[in-house]
Amino acid sequence: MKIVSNGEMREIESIAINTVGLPSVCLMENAGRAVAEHAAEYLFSCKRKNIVILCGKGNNGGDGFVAARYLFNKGFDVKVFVVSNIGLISGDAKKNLDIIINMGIYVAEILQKEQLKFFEKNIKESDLVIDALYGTGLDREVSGISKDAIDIVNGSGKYVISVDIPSGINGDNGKVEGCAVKANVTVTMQFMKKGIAVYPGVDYAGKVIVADIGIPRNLVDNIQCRYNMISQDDVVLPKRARNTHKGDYGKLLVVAGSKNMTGAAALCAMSAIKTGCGIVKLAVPKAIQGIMQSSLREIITYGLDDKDGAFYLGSVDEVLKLANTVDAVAIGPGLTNSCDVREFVKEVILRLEKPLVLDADALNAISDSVDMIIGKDVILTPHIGEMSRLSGGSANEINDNIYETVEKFISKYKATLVLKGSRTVIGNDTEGIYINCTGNPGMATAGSGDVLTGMISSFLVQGLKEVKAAIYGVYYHGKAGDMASERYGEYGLTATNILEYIPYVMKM
Ligand SMILES: NC(=O)C1=CN([C@@H]2O[C@H](COP(=O)(O)OP(=O)(O)OC[C@H]3O[C@@H](n4cnc5c(N)ncnc54)[C@H](O)[C@@H]3O)[C@@H](O)[C@H]2O)[C@H](O)CC1
Ligand SMILES: [K+]
Repeated sequence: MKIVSNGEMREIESIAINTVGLPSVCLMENAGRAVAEHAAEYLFSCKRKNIVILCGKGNNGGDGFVAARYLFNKGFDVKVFVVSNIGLISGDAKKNLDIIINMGIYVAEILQKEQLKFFEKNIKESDLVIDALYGTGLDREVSGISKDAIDIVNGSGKYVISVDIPSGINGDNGKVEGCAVKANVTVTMQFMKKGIAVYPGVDYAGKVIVADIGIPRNLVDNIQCRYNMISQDDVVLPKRARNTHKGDYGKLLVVAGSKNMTGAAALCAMSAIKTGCGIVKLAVPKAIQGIMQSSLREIITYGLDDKDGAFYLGSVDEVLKLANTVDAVAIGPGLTNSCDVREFVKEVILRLEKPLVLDADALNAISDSVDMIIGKDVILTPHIGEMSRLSGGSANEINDNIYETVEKFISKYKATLVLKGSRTVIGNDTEGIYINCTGNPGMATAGSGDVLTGMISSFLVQGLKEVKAAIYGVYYHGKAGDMASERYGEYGLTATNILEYIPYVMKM
């Protein structure tokens, strides 16, 4: 699903109006009607009828005026409040404002603090609030009367439908500009917006409905977007030919584990095999090979020369030899972060010529010399903490600037980045940005990342290119977590449960 910025949306709208010849007022009509339909559906379901519509002076407010007309015609009790001198409203919004005034629909301005009391009284008596204050035109922090009005809406506990974008959320990056409406539902126009695809925008938007407002289909289909939301259509698994053998589905080498972290290695290797690759070889420190071999029936294990139960420079040659027998190498889960391990990881990366998936301690190992991945075929799968070490920014800075962080990293290092979070973002400089929506808070548990690394690596050796392997891995990992959470709940969910559900979600 395509995701657009404010600027891209304006550009598309302008082509539809100026090149195709669609009157802009028709787009506003469709937008307002879509909002009204969802509002009516909600109100019919709870048999209620009082609606307050909060409008701004731009076209977002115009969509609100159109919605007011449709809802009034359906028999609802509609009150419109405009945070502007209505004499300042122009264009399509003015046309629609004039119509609702002529129809006798209640319209009031909120220009002074004293008028907020009356607004608050009406909000209290309402059954639904429609937020049409600001959309893609938000261009500064929300303050003054607008902020007070938003605070009243948020404090009311009423059901809120936002038009296009919750007012106050920056449509380009999801940040709260001063304050923002907390919606139950956001009806967004024609395309998903960047600002409601990542946090905190996601939280403010609630459930997002993408409404068709009549932008011509060829325009919608042909528009090239750098940002996309991953959907089921993007992760279709090919049907396997009957006459095949394990050699057709790729060979993976997992380099993982240390004396106190055998589970990470096991989870990673097992998730790779359960995701469908033909052969998984697991290289672990010699000290733990016995236990790995006895518990992993489908995996070929190799015990490499170790130091205190972890890898060190002396393990490198054996890794490189094993790497010659596979299609790609996943390295990182459970290695520990000792000086020896860091030296080991760097040496492997320097000398290895195969596609690489770097996770966990392998990411920590290169955090002081990330440049070494330039020119290599690498997928990195950091969580926010690991990303902070890789990029030098604090976790808060990264969370507040997800898109910027990803764009900066991929442009500098030309690698495929999988920035894990409740909205995992996959980025590659030439192929764009993909945002995942599957998954749940129960997956924030130890070992979950090791499973993801196994899955991405498995898709990679089965022949998918880096970005695709990451998209498939992240999507199905989230799906497996969702299915596991239905069975076990979010509190008790473990990485082993995610692993257990991989075959089922891939079968579906
Ligand atoms: N894109 C489409 O195809 C369609 C979009 N529609 C709707 O129109 C809005 C965008 O409308 P626009 O007039 O460009 O902007 P806004 O209504 O969001 O607001 C602009 C208005 O508000 C002022 N302003 C901005 N930020 C602030 C602030 N923090 N405080 C005070 N005032 C602010 C700004 O100066 C302008 O005057 C889009 O979201 C859709 O809902 C069409 O209706 C259908 C086609
Ligand atoms: K809005």
